[in-house]
Amino acid sequence: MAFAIDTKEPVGVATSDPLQLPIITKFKIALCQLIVTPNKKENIENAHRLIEIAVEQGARLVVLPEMWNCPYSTDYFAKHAEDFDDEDALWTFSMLSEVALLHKITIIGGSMPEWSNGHLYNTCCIFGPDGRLKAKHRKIHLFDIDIPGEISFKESDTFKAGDEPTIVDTDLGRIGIGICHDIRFPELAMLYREKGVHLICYPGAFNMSTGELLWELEQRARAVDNQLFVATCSPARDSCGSYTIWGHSTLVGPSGEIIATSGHQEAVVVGEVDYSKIKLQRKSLPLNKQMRRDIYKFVNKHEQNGLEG
Ligand SMILES: NC(=O)CCC(=O)C(=O)O
Repeated sequence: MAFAIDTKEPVGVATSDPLQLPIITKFKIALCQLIVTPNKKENIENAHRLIEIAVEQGARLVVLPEMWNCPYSTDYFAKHAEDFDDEDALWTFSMLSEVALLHKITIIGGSMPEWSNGHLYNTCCIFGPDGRLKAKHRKIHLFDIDIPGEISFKESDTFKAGDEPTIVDTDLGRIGIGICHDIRFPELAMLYREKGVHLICYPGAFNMSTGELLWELEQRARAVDNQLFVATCSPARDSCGSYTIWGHSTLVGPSGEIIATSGHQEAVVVGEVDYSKIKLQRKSLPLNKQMRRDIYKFVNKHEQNGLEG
């Protein structure tokens, strides 16, 4: 099967007032909180199984975790990576494409290690209901942390950072993508809101040191500040690796409310996205109009380059 990227630029880009809604404004989203093992084939089969469960539960949009075809560990990233130009080695990629087409669903494919031109990226692939790759997001903010006696992890030893925000127009709305640590940078979410995004999906793999205090806080903050939906999807907690995953995949609505969430075990979390809630929230509390752009101006690379619509 040949794969093609839908190169269509995110349209228009309107500021989000007045909010433009897609034709489908209400649908079920599933967050597949997968158990991950060192066995890539097993991980792919397991992800396939949970996507099927999500479909049975009526989900039209399915989100997978950060790094689900291999453990979140620098020992595995290169071994489990796929080069999207090498059609014979696209196990992960092909399964996502085929299952999206089979069930006519949109899949935010979590993330996987991607080889490209001698570099390794932490990459999220987004597939449309026609099975085609609509976009890919390479993690922009790599996760380097050193808390002595608690956690030390350096993604930048292995990965190269991506340089682009990713906005995908789908029949289920305009979706912005971030991967895990990307959630800590409110500027990315603000940029997405400015570009009319309805839902930000963050596949993630927070850890035990930062997860309890910050994982939910970051999600709710991005949602409430920008008055849009935020969906996160984590792997299930493992107990054997050196990096222990926090879990708790969650769907948050535009007033910061938690719509659906999970604990730390394997689960398919299903929740309803209803974009009329964004309209309502922005009407009751018009932050975009109240914003004092005369006092502070949000400048981003796209504006600087004159690309702003
Ligand atoms: N995989 C990651 O990016 C983890 C981010 C994280 O745990 C944080 O505290 O930030």
